[in-house]
Amino acid sequence: QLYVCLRELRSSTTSVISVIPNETTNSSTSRRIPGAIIIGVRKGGTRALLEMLNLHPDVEVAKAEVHYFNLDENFHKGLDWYRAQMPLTLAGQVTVEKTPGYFTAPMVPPRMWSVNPAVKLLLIVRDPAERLVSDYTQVLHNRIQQNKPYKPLEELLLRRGHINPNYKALQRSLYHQHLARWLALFPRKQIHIVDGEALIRDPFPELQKAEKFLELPPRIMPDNFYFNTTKGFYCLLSAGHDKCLDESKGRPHAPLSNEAFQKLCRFLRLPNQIFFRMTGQTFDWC
Ligand SMILES: Nc1ncnc2c1ncn2[C@@H]1O[C@H](COP(=O)(O)OS(=O)(=O)O)[C@@H](OP(=O)(O)O)[C@H]1O
Repeated sequence: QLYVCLRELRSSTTSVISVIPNETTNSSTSRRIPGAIIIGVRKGGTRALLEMLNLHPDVEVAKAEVHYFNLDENFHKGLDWYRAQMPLTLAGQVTVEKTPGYFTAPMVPPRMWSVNPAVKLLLIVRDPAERLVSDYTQVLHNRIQQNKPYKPLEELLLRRGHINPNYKALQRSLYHQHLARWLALFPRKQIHIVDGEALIRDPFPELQKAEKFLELPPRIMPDNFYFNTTKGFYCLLSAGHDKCLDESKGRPHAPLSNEAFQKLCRFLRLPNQIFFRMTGQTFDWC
């Protein structure tokens, strides 16, 4: 019952609570730095994973992306600012935040380590070729909305018929390069890798694995999920409320010729193999 009250209180009084200077509002609830962070990958399914973890009664999440460790202007506001972005929790609950930009930003692992070397890291990955197209589609959507000019994907991805290794969205798909920086500081067992495609196909088994990694009792159930045929994705059901992710998730992807996509797949073959070796996991990618 206390959990329910806390959730209701949180949604109705966020703005009031956030101006209270002391992070502790009463003897049992506080804002705490995260025990677990979803560090990426961008367009990997980070929002779905966060919302699904939030089904667990012992998990409270920061709804907005916090960007503490990857943006200097936030990092320099200090740890009290970071803590103030977190939800109220009871002792024993785990605070989780997600910022997909953390995974690829070189300054993040050492900063995170210095704040909490025991933090549990969740990395949700997806076929890096599909991820790149999704990444482009998101940028394209933003540029169109802001009336900014844009280039077709093929023009950014290919230079004189070859894959352009400098294309930012491609660099974000070279998972092994980014993971190497995390593994230089954090032990492998402190990073749980979620299969983004498996989460789309059937979320429950992925959530069971995540619960185990977070050392939480199993509370997320198969009937917390139902497949929404209109949306084409699983949506969430909890205490009679149902929730689907917004329309920015699952947009139709921008077009890319089959030839260019196959070039991309060939380019990514070796980076993917290195990633599989580093993680000890394999994925069914192109
Ligand atoms: N249940 C459910 N509902 C809707 N969407 C789902 C779900 N599970 C995973 N996904 C996939 O999440 C992709 C977006 O990933 P992120 O949330 O990490 O994007 S972002 O980086 O925060 O912008 C998004 O990618 P795109 O399909 O390319 O838009 C979805 O495929």
